[in-house]
Amino acid sequence: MDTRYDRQVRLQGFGEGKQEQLGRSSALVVGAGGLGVPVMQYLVGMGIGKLGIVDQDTIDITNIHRQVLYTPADAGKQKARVAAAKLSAMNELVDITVYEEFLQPGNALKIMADYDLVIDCSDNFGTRYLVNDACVILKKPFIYGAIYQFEGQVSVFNYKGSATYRCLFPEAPNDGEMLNCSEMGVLGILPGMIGTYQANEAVKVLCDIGEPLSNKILTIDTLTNEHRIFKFKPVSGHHDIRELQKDYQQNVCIMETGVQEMDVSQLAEWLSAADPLQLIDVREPDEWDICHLEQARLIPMHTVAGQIDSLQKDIPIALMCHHGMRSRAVANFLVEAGFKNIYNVTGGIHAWAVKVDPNMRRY
Ligand SMILES: Nc1ncnc2c1ncn2[C@@H]1O[C@H](COP(=O)(O)OP(=O)(O)OP(=O)(O)O)[C@@H](O)[C@H]1O
Repeated sequence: MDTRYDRQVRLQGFGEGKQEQLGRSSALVVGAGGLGVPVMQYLVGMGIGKLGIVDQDTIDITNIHRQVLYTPADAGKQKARVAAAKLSAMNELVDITVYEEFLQPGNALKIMADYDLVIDCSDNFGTRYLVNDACVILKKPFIYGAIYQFEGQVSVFNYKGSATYRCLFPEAPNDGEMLNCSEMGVLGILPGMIGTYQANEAVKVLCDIGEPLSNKILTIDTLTNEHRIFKFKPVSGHHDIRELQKDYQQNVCIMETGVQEMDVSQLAEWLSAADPLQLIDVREPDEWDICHLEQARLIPMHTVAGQIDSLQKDIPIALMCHHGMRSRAVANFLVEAGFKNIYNVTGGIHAWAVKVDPNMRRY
């Protein structure tokens, strides 16, 4: 056996047998961001046999404080591809497959079918419900992790018939409750901790050691260092899923829905050419007061539905917010409402201040 695993193999309760078991196993990581980075690094370092990475996002300079696999030189590049290259350099024995797409109902079952378990490292509820339902259909364990402000949660769902994500959280919250790192902020260390716990649960399940967090959820408060475990039970009916929903309201840009990405230099060209464009800023008025583009019109995200009739269907619409997440959700909403030619301004007004107008105030 390769000596790189020596310190693991000499561990009583793990040994060569478990190392070989890990080498025969596989995991799919959904999201190569804050949680995904430590998950991928540890699984590859430890010698998992096969790793799949699903993500269509690109690296933003604001990701790097917590997504510590990436450097400023990687900004703008595809996360999954950059991650795979760096991870292969770390351990060339691992078979790594990259899916440069977002997991969505149309591709989930096909992609997930090839792996022993799925680790959700995404940042939105829709994707978690999709991963849950697909894991139930395919009878695969789902390693869950989530962060909120200074707190994180970890659990293992659907493992040997254990409770599913829907047994704990039957309903997705409303869109307005879906806040992510770009809106809430996050200290770099928290996803590192929670992702490391997820990797630990994955190894326990794959190697059949210890007690995975099934029918239990671990919560960690990083300010007080309190670790709590809550127990819960499977709820009847939640293992009976036979097919995926058509739409999981994923708070990501799904290209097939017709939302197109526009980066800030494309937006600058469009504006200087004075081609017709409705540029809508979906931030809040206090954010608008800090900085905005003269050509933009303010329609805060929660008021878009009420003002939809004021948008013209025959003129392209570009949506922007602070970093590009809220505007993606609005873009998806407008496409659902029948609008064509919808663009999301990638990286939002922050990217504009960094790349186009360095004199613009940032926050
Ligand atoms: N359905 C999905 N399929 C694959 N990857 C997903 C999906 N939904 C979200 N992701 C990815 O999960 C990752 C989550 O990372 P993280 O929570 O650190 O936030 P981020 O999107 O990188 O940054 P920020 O929220 O600051 O803009 C992102 O890379 C995102 O693209």
